[in-house]
Amino acid sequence: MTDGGLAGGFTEGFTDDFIVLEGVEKVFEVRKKAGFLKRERRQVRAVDSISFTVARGEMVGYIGPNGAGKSTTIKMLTGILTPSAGRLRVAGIDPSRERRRLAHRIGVVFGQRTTLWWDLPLIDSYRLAHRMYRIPEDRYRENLDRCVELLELGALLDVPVRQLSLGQRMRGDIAAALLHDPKVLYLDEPTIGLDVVSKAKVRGFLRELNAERGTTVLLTTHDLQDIEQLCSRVMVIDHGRLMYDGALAGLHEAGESERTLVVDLERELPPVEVPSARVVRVEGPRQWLAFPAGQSAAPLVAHLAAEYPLVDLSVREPDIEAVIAKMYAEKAVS
Ligand SMILES: Nc1ncnc2c1ncn2[C@@H]1O[C@H](COP(=O)(O)OP(=O)(O)OP(=O)(O)O)[C@@H](O)[C@H]1O
Repeated sequence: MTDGGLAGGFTEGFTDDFIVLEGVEKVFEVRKKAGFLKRERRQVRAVDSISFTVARGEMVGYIGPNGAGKSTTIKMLTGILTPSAGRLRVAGIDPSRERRRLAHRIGVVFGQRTTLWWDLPLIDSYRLAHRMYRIPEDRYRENLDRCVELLELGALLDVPVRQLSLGQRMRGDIAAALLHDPKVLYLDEPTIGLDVVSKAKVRGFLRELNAERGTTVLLTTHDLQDIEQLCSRVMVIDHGRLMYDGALAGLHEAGESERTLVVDLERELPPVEVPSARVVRVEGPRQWLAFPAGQSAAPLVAHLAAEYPLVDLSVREPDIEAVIAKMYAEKAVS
């Protein structure tokens, strides 16, 4: 893929570290009522000294509980908010200083809000984007045709946005964010409220976009299946701090998660006794044993086979949702 197309001078200041944050902070001053007339000033440290880099073409999940600082980070990356401290660059550009120039390189989709014109047919929002971003005619046509095909928008182009279902509207929003060929796409909850089929369509499209065009994607979501299906790397933020940055698989270790061995016995028995595993559930002849995710199941199986009338068994991987919930909980008490 080339960097050609719309953005002239794109290579200026460009490195393979496409998104760079160094010690970035965002502190909000809030005033709180403290009596009849008195107001107290308070500082909220929404983002607290965060550093990371994202290489061109990476697809990274950015997750955390409510109020963790995800949206604030995204707003700084788009230039809507200026960091209180630290250094931030996207495609070599300082977002808050050169917001307009950056706008040609980035696409943003907020699942909870639409950028489409509510009362106008979908196609009109695209025509406006065409003019606003001064997209060359052939690029616009090509990008629109591609989005219409892959996101199945053909029958919806003449429908006013307010009449679209949530899933249709979301696909419409994603197309709108991509018509100007952005090099980076920020997605904030792109599958929120969508049914299973719509989710699959959106995820399939994003996978293809990333693979074919090398678009760098930063994805914020509460749906961990989005992460599991799209991102090989995940960053976890809590209380404005980066708690984890690495492979999705590594989260299991970071969260000290457990795997489950499900055993079927010949008959109903009291909970089995096996070293370094504990029975967490019993249902008739079936028992569930939890053991550390980093440990091999082989010795447990050998012990069970030797000591108990074993019929069948299977190992279940930890549920990522549970792992992350545990991470948050541990952080909260520490
Ligand atoms: N404009 C603002 N003024 C004051 N405080 C703010 C402002 N914007 C965000 N905050 C505070 O900063 C913290 C981080 O908020 P942020 O919206 O970034 O979290 P989030 O991770 O996106 O949460 P959610 O998952 O709920 O969207 C919260 O405590 C929030 O109340």
